[in-house]
Amino acid sequence: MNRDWIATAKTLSEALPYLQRYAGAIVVVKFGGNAMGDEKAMAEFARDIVLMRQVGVNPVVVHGGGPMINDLLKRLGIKSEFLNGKRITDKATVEVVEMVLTGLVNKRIVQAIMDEGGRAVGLSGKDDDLMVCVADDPDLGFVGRPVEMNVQVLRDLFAAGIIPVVAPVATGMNANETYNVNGDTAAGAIAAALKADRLLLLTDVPGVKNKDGEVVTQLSPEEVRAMIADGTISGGMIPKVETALQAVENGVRAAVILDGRQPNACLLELFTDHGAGSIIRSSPPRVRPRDQ
Ligand SMILES: Nc1ncnc2c1ncn2[C@@H]1O[C@H](COP(=O)(O)OP(=O)(O)O)[C@@H](O)[C@H]1O
Ligand SMILES: CC(=O)N[C@@H](CCC(=O)OP(=O)(O)O)C(=O)O
Repeated sequence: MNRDWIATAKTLSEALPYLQRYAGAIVVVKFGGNAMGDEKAMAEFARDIVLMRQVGVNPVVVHGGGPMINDLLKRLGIKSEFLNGKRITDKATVEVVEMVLTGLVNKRIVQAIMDEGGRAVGLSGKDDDLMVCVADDPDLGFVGRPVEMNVQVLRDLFAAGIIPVVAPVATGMNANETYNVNGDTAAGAIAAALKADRLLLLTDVPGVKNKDGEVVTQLSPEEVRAMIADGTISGGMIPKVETALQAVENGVRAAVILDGRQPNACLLELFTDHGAGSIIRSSPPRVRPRDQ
């Protein structure tokens, strides 16, 4: 018999304990704009999500879209700057952010999931008051920090076999306000509110790198804090690791930062001994297999 088929059957067989462990689990996946890549990468990502759902996992996709927002802002002649990985967001910018995230990126992901045979519904933090925010920092303008989460709508979608795809835009305490929420922050808040089993933060690097540029596969909160303090972790990685820390300190079993450009990144992390990227959990690190 063709050796590839034998390898495929072996891989499926080895996945059994992981499939059993994750049946019924909630996995929040943050799909960053830099991880999205081309149509092929998008289709592969969607296929992984549909497979997760097929084997009884309840996935929630929370997406970013920073590069797509940058493109439209540039075409409109609106300058944009970041402070500690978050976009300084004025009134004009927040309109563009909402348009790009809810109108373009969200629907592209929903379509990709449906193309792979899954059922997906797109929503933003505004829908059913999923995520209510206050201003994060006066220097950032309309950037929101989630303070109230209403995740029942996500549970209703799980029960119906539908994959929720969430754009990180939210209302404020005053319903007329719109806030731009960093995608990582939104994913963390949703994962914590759902007490998710896993938060997967997909990005464009293989994981969190140390001073020598090597990926660290397991990190404790203390190690992460030290790496932020000494500048080893910078830019967009700051909100990512802070999100991971907050999530594990608020009831999420573990958060993983991994390379979304790697084929089948989510499946590799969830359903194999190998794992992927950097895993952050509050309890002391264990030896692999990593999913105990
Ligand atoms: N210690 C670190 N390890 C890995 N990446 C880091 C580190 N410090 C800063 N970064 C940067 O963080 C980036 C990921 O954040 P970001 O660009 O916001 O991703 P995304 O768009 O996927 O959310 C990486 O591309 C890398 O340039
Ligand atoms: C406040 C803030 O920074 N919001 C982000 C929202 C999109 C995002 O998070 O996109 P990525 O995941 O692709 O970086 C922004 O405006 O770019």
